[in-house]
Amino acid sequence: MELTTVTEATRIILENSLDYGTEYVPFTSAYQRVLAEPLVADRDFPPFDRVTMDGIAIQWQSYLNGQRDFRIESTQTAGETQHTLSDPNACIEVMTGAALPINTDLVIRYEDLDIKDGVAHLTATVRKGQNVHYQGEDRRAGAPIVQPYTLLGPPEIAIAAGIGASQVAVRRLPSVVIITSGDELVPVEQTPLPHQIRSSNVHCIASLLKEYRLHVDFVHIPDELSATQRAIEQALTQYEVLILCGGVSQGKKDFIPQALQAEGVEKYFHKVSQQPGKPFWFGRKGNRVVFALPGNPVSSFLCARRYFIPWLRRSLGLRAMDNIYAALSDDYVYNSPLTYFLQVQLFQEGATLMARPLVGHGSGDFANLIDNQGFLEIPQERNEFKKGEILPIWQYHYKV
Ligand SMILES: Nc1nc2c(c(=O)[nH]1)N[C@H]1C(S)=C(S)[C@@H](COP(=O)(O)OP(=O)(O)OC[C@H]3O[C@@H](n4cnc5c(N)ncnc54)[C@H](O)[C@@H]3O)O[C@H]1N2
Ligand code: MOO
Ligand SMILES: [Mg+2]
Repeated sequence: MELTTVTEATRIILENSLDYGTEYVPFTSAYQRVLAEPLVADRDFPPFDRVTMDGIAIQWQSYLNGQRDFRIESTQTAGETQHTLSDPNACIEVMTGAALPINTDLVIRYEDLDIKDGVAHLTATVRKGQNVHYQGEDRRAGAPIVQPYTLLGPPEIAIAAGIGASQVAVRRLPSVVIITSGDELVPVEQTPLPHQIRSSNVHCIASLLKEYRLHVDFVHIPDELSATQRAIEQALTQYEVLILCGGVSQGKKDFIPQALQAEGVEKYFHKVSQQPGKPFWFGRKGNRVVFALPGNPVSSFLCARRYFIPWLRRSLGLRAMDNIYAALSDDYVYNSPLTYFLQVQLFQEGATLMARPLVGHGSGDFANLIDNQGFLEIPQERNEFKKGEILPIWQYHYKV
């Protein structure tokens, strides 16, 4: 059977991204969601001329006139209504965060003053307008500060808070179910018999999706065709996206492709010229999108990272490709006409991100993922790669 290339599979999947609309959420729940409407400054940023140092506020003109001793008229702290300087040669004590008093235009730090008997004596030179954060100099009222299709991180959440956007318009996330299949699988809470294993893949994938705040439901089906069909039929009515895991290869009980097609899901491709993840199946029924991932843990994780995340990002209006690039730390040979997703350790050499191959025991070895931070995409067109060659990385926990 003709294999679909990684490039072609990527194109087909991204073409089938879907718009799930907009919803409002409290800004405290908006972290890592994608903004749908701009966050607009409700007032100037900052909203008043803000004192930036503890000290005194004076008039620049009095300094130009040679005034060096300033009688203290009053003290203005942050949160107080604005004071007014009545004697142009005097001063008002001011605290960081206070509004600059009327009739003053600069602030002198306590460190540059000697204060005695209610008079502040200047001990340093000053600059016009110093130590004031002027109203509107960051952003003007009405300015869109955060644009739509931004992934909301800590600074964006601060802006939402700063403008009083208690509810934020974000891109709605699709409803997703992860369906596992396999008679050898038992739930995490259960002690497996010698021939059984705990279902782990799906929790790996579910955790990956949490980065986008995507919540998933879990369903497990036995390796039986009619039960598989019934589960798929029901999932198609209940969920917008189906992620299946396992049962897509050549085994006697690999019923997933057959069951999907029997339930009217159109196959867009089955089998990609890549390793791991070769038996990956992708299709669609109306507005339901189906990712049927190979069951081996490394394969399902790689396919989720390499195909599902870009699809999700594109559906949410983000740039689909979020991969980074790294340079091979050693020569590498891969003698197969497939694209290889090589597990690599990432490290920094000077300013360059380096990828060191670390080969485990194949796509069933999910313990090996612990020592790696990503998959280096080795293109299928060539077999020999030189040290220093720069290639795409599908990173999963590159943290320093
Ligand atoms: N004759 C051939 N056999 C296989 C081929 C092939 O081309 N010809 N492809 C191999 C490749 S590559 C992969 S990958 C696997 C894919 O298999 P399936 O998608 O059919 O998955 P299963 O058979 O159901 O399971 C494979 C393996 O993964 C384990 N698994 C499944 N689900 C989970 C889970 N939720 N948590 C943990 N582990 C899971 C399962 O126990 C199996 O060990 O097929 C090769 N065979
Ligand atoms: O290619 Mo399968 O996806 O590893 O073992
Ligand atoms: Mg199988």
